[in-house]
Amino acid sequence: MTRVIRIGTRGSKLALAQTGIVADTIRATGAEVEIVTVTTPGDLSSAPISQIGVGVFTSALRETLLRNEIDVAVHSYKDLPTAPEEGLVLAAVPPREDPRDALIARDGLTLGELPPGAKVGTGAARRMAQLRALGLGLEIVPIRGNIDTRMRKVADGELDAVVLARAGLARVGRVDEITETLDPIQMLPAPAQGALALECRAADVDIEHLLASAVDDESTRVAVTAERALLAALEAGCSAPVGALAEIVEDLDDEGAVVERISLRGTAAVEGENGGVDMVRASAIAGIGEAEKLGRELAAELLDLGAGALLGPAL
Ligand SMILES: NCc1[nH]cc(CCC(=O)O)c1CC(=O)O
Repeated sequence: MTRVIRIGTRGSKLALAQTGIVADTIRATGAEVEIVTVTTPGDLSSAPISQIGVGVFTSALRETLLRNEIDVAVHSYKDLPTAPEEGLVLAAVPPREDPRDALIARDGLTLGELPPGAKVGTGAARRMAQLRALGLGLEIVPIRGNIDTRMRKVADGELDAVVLARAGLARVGRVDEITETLDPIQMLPAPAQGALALECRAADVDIEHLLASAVDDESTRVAVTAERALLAALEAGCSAPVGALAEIVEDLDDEGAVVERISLRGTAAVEGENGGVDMVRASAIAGIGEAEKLGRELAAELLDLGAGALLGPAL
């Protein structure tokens, strides 16, 4: 292919870091690559994400792709709305970073070492509810902003800690500042956290094939397919207080041979009245080829447990 492949990205340090990795992988096939920065409404507004609307970080990139100004859009997968965009395809999912959430606390503290009343900053309803559910008496402070802005609030003493995706910190080279990586038992990550989604125009089969063969990672795709199917079946958006984590595990079949299966955990959690948390949780396991079905079935189980009523008012 002799054309220069235009890769569109947001301009944040995190977005540029993740796009750089994708660009290097595409360059390694011999293709020529150009990086195009696109400003999104999510970058310009400092209002809470829940008030700006669905797809605040991803819609502008999608539109730029549809206008033929870029050939590939690099998204943080967890920020992508569950509804597919007409005329675009999800061409590849690169290898995932560690999907877990991480605590960055003053004085090297872990969650359990923070004193009651300690101020912990996060903007995500999912993290707020799960933090609250731990019953540690923490004061949860809603915050926004890029990774550096959030981390600075701890360095400046404004907050005792913040919770961020470990993947983002890894990509901007700041994992050393993590004081505890949160166990998914305490804090289930957002569906597809740590993964990227590469979109191209549906009609652009050359790019679609290049991305699928050069960048796509099968295990990541299986895992995020299950997590996102769960989110979609809950009819919840990418900012809903839903956690999901799929892991590929080894199991034994009827004959005792080792087979790979998908283990999926899911939760919906919202802060209720008088400081309590309403939370439902479930887990299930299925064959490696059944990611989509597993996600849908676990969502049905969560709905049976009352997830619909939990998520309803939050949407
Ligand atoms: N919503 C913002 C966002 N989108 C992707 C990441 C981190 C990287 C990832 O999860 O892939 C972050 C920041 C965060 O949650 O800490």
